[in-house]
Amino acid sequence: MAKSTQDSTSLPLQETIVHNNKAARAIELVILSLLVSVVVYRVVYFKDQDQYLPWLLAFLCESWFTFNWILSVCIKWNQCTTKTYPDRLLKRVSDSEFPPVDIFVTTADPILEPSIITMNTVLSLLAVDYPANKLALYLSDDGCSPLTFYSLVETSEFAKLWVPFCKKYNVQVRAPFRYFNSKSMPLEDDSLEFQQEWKMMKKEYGELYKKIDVASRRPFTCDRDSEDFAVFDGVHRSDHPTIIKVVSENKEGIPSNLPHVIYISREKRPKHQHHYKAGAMNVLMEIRRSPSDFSVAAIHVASCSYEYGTSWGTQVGWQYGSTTEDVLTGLTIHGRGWRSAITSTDPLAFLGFRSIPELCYATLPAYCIITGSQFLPKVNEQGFLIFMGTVFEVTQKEHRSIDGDNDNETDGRFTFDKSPMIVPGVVILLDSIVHDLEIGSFCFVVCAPM
Ligand SMILES: O=c1ccn([C@@H]2O[C@H](COP(=O)(O)OP(=O)(O)O[C@H]3O[C@H](CO)[C@@H](O)[C@H](O)[C@H]3O)[C@@H](O)[C@H]2O)c(=O)[nH]1
Repeated sequence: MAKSTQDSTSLPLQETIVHNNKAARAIELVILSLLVSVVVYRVVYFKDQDQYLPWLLAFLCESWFTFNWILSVCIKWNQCTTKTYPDRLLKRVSDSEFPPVDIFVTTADPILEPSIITMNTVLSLLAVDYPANKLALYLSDDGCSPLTFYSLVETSEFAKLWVPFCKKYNVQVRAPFRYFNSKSMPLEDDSLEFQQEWKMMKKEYGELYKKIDVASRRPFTCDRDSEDFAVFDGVHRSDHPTIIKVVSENKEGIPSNLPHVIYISREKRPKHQHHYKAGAMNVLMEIRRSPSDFSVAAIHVASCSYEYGTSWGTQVGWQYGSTTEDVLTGLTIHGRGWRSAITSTDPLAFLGFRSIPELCYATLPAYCIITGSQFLPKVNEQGFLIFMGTVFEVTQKEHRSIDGDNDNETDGRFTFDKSPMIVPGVVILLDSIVHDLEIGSFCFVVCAPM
């Protein structure tokens, strides 16, 4: 007994597994040296050109590709995954020692981000394996939509059944739309009790789905008799006061009940910057630190003028001034010395924007045909070998479908999709091949829409 106690306290809670990626590193360095050679070639032969424009454009595009490749190599250089052991943690600490955790969910438009998907996110988070009295879920609605609020109210009713069900049967896939797909039918040897509860839960989820679906199909009419919905009457999504509603409260602090569920739509006025998701996240971060008189303090924090003259968005919280605020915030955090623990994500993370230089590069052969100029070396010229080994790709990444039926092996790969946007790219490609065959040089330029 004593041995097992000692074991459970001395074993690590996490392990970092470093991957041996020497072969991949070697390939990446070879590609990098080819790209550098291309850029050097451009500089060396610049003065020999009759027309400078295509050469200059090619130089700029290729410099950009090289820079991108350097970033990509840096990101992938040290690859590791972190394996965690939550079961060991549970042997060391009691429920009462778990820290409070606040969960933020953002949404800005119930049409572009369908409410049922947002609500599945909410449900999966409410059912996480964590003491419910230590959890609070905040839904930030930048669309100030009564439909989102209505969906949240209905969802927290359904959650009263869904969360205990997940905990009782240790359900790992906690978003109902994924759980109730055809693959997860109860097995014959599952207990009768489980089979009955499963069917009941599926029926209840079907009803929730129908309610949200019906409400999304018509303009939402605010019920003037209901105090909860009356506040949405006449609001405009970019001009409205703060709306905060406590949808569900675990007043007794019972670990098996539902966590707190809070709806927030921060004040928006046309003359005030709201900083999109970064602004929403900063309001959420401030609100959760509000003193006990929640609603009054929270309404003050969520007002337009609250952060004027403060360090929010510059020194503190999510960084303002970028359309990819999470990237900027992540870089700022890294700049202060923090390091990410998990480097390989599943599916693979999106690594950056590069479409404009690639499309420009793909258009260069056509431009050269029209103007009778040249930007690639001929077969008998020295630079030809460099271009033979360089492959450019401009394609969309495969991603998993909503029901998870995709073959995992294709995740993250670059493939052609069904979009008609592929047509200009393919025309440019064919044009390039014909042109290059004619003049005796050849370069693989594979292009498709981002
Ligand atoms: O005023 C806003 C605008 C957006 N959002 C939310 O922010 C998220 C991202 O939306 P958007 O800014 O439209 O960017 P997307 O192109 O949809 O998302 C990609 O780009 C974002 C910015 O880098 C990342 O946060 C996302 O993870 C990434 O998928 C969504 O949850 C929105 O609901 C808000 O809360 N308020």
